[in-house]
Amino acid sequence: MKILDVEQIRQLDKYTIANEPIAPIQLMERASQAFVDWFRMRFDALTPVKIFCGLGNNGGDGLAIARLLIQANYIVEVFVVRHAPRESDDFAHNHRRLKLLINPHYIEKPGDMPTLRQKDVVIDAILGSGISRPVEGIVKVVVEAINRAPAQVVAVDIASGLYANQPNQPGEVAVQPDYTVTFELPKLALLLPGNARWVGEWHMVDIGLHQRFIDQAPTPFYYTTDDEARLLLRRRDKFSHKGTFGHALLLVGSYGKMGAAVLAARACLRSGVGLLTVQVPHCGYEVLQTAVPEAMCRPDVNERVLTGPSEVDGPALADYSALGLGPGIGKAPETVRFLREVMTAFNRPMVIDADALNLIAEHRDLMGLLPENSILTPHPKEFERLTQRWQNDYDKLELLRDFAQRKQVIVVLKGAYTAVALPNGEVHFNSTGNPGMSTGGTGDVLTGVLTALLAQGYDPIEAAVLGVFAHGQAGDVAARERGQIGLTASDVVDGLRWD
Ligand SMILES: NC(=O)C1=CN([C@@H]2O[C@H](COP(=O)(O)OP(=O)(O)OC[C@H]3O[C@@H](n4cnc5c(N)ncnc54)[C@H](O)[C@@H]3O)[C@@H](O)[C@H]2O)[C@H](O)CC1
Ligand SMILES: [K+]
Repeated sequence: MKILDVEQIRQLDKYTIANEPIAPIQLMERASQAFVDWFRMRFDALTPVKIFCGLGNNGGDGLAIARLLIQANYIVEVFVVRHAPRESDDFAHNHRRLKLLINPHYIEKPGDMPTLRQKDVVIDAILGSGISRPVEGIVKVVVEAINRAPAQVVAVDIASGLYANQPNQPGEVAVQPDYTVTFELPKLALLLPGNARWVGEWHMVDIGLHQRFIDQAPTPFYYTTDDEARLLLRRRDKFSHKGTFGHALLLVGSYGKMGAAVLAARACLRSGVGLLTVQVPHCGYEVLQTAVPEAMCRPDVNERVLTGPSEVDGPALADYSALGLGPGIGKAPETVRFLREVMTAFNRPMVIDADALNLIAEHRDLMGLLPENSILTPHPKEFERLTQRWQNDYDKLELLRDFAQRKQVIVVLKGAYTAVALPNGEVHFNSTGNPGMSTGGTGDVLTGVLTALLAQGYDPIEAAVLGVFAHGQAGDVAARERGQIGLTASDVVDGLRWD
């Protein structure tokens, strides 16, 4: 699903009005009805509702929502924040209609702000995607009062004061909602970690904007939906055999970090690889053979770290279908040498994680050996080591896009809404996963998943988008069974489902 910027959303609005065709006021009605449908599922008619409206179209939505909720027997009070001399046409229209039902209150000075109680639910329709400057004056007073209040808050489209696709400056104020109900498409701001308190839990509601415009609109930003991920998944042929699904090699683990090897290996097997060989330092041999009997093991001649040679024969490096390296390998000089050998010998896309990323950051010559379309899976700190410190989330996104394009690799920047940056400049934000996954070992699981998909012959871009989605979904399955707090990386492995 595409993520469009504010200007594109404005154009999309116009296009829908001209080509559906539909009157602007009807489009506002449809958006408001969609909001109300969501609201009624969440809050019953006994909930005292206080709606704060600005004078633009977001405020117009608020007025229409008020009317629709009153018609559904909710007890609604409306507060119009008079922040500008002019009101939009559709605001004015809905204002007239609402006044036939109730008398709105008007807020012009701080003393006009009502007291909000815990049982109230505030609907924030002061400013939407149309903001063009920081919140000040009476709007700021109202926003700050809403944020101080014990009431629950639901933002219409986007929290008032939050920019949809550009950074807010430090010190700027915006509503801190419990929920954001956004229209039609996700906005970039909703997906960025620094905005969490201005977003809350967000939901998307369909308001029937014109698909033809969306299909044609250029954007580098996408949000991976369930349906899109499902389309990437390949079905298994009845006559397939283990050779069909590739032979993966994982280079993982070191003394004290053999768990990373086990987790990556188990995840790889649970993600459909045909055959798996795991090369671990010698001390990991029994661990691996015991914990993961399905995998073949190549113990390194070195007791504690990976160095390359093994007493156990296996295919030449270049003959494996896919390689995954990094989890738990440490940063020993012998391992750096081995990494250099591996990256020289194997010139197809590989999965690179954890210490392998740190080693690349420390030994810049390794960067030049990255095979095109390799998948790098840094968390933010690892990404910073590969690049530089950033000012804000938007700055970070540009660094991410630039890195993926310059190095012609796929970068999976892990976090909430993991961002998958592609060599063509696109960024695909993931929609699955939960905070329970912020625990040791879940990254190792992802390496196993991605390596398995590459081994099965998935295109690296599809492997990255699908693998990240499936990994998050596995975390969601695990969280449903165990809750988020007690969730472990092993639970994520067990949560993997591919149907
Ligand atoms: N396509 C859709 O998703 C639809 C969205 N709708 C709703 O319309 C708003 C956007 O409305 P718009 O009139 O463009 O802007 P706002 O209501 O957000 O802002 C109004 C107005 O306020 C002025 N302004 C800008 N910044 C500030 C500020 N910091 N303080 C005070 N005033 C400010 C400026 O003149 C703005 O134009 C969208 O979010 C949806 O809620 C439609 O209802 C249906 C289709
Ligand atoms: K709003």
